[in-house]
Amino acid sequence: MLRIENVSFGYNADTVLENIDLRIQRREHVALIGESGCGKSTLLKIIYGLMDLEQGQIFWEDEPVLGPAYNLVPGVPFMKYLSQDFDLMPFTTVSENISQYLSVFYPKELKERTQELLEMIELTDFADTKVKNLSGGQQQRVALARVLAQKPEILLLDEPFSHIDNFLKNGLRRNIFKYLKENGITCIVATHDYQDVLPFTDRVIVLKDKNVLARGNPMEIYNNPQSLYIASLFGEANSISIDILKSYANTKRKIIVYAHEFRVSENSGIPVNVKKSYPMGAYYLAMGDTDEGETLFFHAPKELQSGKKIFLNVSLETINQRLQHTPSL
Ligand SMILES: Nc1ncnc2c1ncn2[C@@H]1O[C@H](COP(=O)(O)OP(=O)(O)OP(=O)(O)O)[C@@H](O)[C@H]1O
Repeated sequence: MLRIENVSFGYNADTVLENIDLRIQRREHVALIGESGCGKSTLLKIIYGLMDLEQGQIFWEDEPVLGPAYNLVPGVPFMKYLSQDFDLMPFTTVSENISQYLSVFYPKELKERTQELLEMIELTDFADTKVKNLSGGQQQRVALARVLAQKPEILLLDEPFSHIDNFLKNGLRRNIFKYLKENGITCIVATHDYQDVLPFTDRVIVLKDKNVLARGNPMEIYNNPQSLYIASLFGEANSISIDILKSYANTKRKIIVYAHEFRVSENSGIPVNVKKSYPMGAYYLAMGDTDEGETLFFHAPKELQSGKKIFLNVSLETINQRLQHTPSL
């Protein structure tokens, strides 16, 4: 188990993280999410032992993870950290970068493992290319293979797919997270992309204002967001008063409604004056104002002209679920 106990940290005088307590089980995959600048990368660096803590301790099983004041070479051998700058050797080949830490005393194994990882990142054809001649996304894939080659017990990933196009991203994500599970590697991934979170992680930790705002099963957090901040990390969302949703409801209590949970109707529901709609491929993301002046974001199956009057509906099932499982906003 990884134990993060009462950790506080700041750069200079500014506290970035305060009294953070986390337990992460061996083999667990955890996503760290939160707005830009909330401290996700800092927390990963702390866990890896790159920072000296003002307060608190980190343990992997019973072994303390100590900062640079205690370690000549920062970092600990059983963990690997893939930062946003990839830390590659630019003047050597893709294969050499991947196999750098593999034992040359087992050449057959070295070759097989390098080949397996090249296939996983779909760069077999680039095995002998120098890394400096690769694109940003290709370099990120090499960096991923390089940390995996070292078979860490814990892997810390900071935005690991940020430079990779959608064409490759989905397959790569499936390959990597499957590999991590099969090899029993504990993983903490800091990400802005909820598609890294929902299909692949066992637990999500939401950071805000120096603290852990929420933690739990990703789909439960998604289905029952405790605030607009949390919902917005998963997509376009609205905080809306129930008496606007259902005119017979005698309550000003607000609930979260994701944009995709609205149904557009031509004749009944909440009247909305369309302001704009953006093509998103399978749907249009539209925004419009209610008679009360609230701006709502919603999905529409077709383009809606600005100024058009439409009506929005939310199922009773969604309303009841939010009423039961989320706090009054
Ligand atoms: N080396 C540094 N020196 C001073 N302040 C820093 C340093 N690195 C980060 N910070 C500050 O610490 C805060 C947290 O930064 P961090 O990079 O951990 O956030 P993040 O959640 O990973 O952001 P993003 O999602 O944009 O990558 C930010 O306010 C940032 O400006």
